[in-house]
Amino acid sequence: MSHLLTQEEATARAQELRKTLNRYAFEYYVKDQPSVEDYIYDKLYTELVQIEEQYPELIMSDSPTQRVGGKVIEGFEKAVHDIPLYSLNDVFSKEELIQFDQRVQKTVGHPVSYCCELKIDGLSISLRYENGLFVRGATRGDGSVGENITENLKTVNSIPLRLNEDISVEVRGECYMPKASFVKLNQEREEAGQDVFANPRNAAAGSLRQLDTKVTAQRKLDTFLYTVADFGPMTSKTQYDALNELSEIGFRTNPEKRLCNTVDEVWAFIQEYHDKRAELPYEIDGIVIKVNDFDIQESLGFTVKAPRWAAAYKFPPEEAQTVIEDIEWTI
Ligand SMILES: NC(=O)c1cc2c(=O)c3cc(F)ccc3oc2nc1N
Repeated sequence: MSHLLTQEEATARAQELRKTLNRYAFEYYVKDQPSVEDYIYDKLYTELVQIEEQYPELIMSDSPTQRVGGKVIEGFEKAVHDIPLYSLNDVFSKEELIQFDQRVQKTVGHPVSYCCELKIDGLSISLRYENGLFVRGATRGDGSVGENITENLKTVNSIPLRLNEDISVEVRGECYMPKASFVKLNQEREEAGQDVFANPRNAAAGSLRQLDTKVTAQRKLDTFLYTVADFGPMTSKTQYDALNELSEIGFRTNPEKRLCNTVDEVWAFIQEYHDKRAELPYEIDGIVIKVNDFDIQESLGFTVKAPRWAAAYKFPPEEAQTVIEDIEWTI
């Protein structure tokens, strides 16, 4: 038990603990490269809980103790998207992909490079930060108005409560449930006689729509961020660089991205990840192809519902992955 601290000592120690614990959590949940053993984290976390119990006024919004949830809210407030969230135009064949590339080249007047990304099968989310602090998280909704699910998103460990820089930005990405968490959750629900979720996407959606944030906190959700809506001081001029910049300021981004200079290279990426799909620890339903250069994206613009500078190549529905426990045959 830490000796009783004076208000001044407690203030300084709490700030130091928040900074250290948030760094450890960033390494563990965002970089997947923990630098300390769990028991070190737990010891410091317990010390912070004790200080916050002694001095509740020291509980800050970026304190890791705020991630455990426990708020039960009546319902979700509306969240207006100043910058709309669009949907993607789907393509289902190499021919349609080539037509997309031809339309782009015809409009732009020359060949363009594409940033290709895995299409994570989760829920679109929009995250707003002011002076580095996470202030609002929302679902896509109809693209203009979503639901404010900030309290639930605070329980998702890979969403930073405070960025590595005190900047104001708005970013978008996918919140998803890893395959392993999905299987475990359904086993628990089956044992409890509850309905099981049909797929990880439904499980993630159900988990984010919980009015009891403690339930969300137990669902082991994760994120990949992929779009900068309000750039603030971010400087990237291409999608590929923006993904790296998102990672630098503290977000989890998907490493399986590729800069492709021709539609044949795009097709190779699509085939590669169609074959790798089953071994990924999360579900994908296709590949997102984006004109890499932001100035060219701007010249292409949007239709009513979707950007002209992107396409989603959709994989055929995955053959039902029957998970057959490898049966030990005792001889
Ligand atoms: N599910 C995804 O993994 C994913 C989804 C989108 C979008 O929905 C999306 C929608 C836009 F209007 C523009 C870019 C986008 O980029 C995206 N990039 C991704 N990687």
